[in-house]
Amino acid sequence: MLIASLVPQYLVGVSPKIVQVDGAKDTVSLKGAPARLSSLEIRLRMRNLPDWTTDGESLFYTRTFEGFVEAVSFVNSLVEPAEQLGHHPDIKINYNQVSLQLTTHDALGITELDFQLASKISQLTR
Ligand SMILES: C[C@H](O)[C@H](O)[C@H]1CNC2=NC(N)=NC(=O)C2=N1
Repeated sequence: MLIASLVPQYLVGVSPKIVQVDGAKDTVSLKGAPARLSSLEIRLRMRNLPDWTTDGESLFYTRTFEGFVEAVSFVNSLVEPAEQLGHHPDIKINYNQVSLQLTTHDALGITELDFQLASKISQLTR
């Protein structure tokens, strides 16, 4: 039985049937989600994503365009890779600037899916 204080607030009360605890890695995630990556695995993978940053929980990306039309057009181009992977960025548009945040909500952290989608996004034509 997990001591309530050890479980993140947002998981307190969530059915233990779907909460997965990894004592060795001291992590908590939702069952069936892809495995969260360790901070070392994240650091190593970030080397292949020079135009992304991370806070350990999400990946971040910002791109500035000529204007609003080009910014929205870029956001539309995210649909295909996101739907193909079944994985979706959080998106903010400020006029001609698009900011993306990637995390695996089901795993409560960063997984391989985040890096796969980030890589595809970085390759989208400028
Ligand atoms: C059922 C559906 O595939 C899941 O809810 C997907 C949808 N897109 C997703 N996108 C992201 N970023 N994280 C998820 O956990 C996630 N889950």
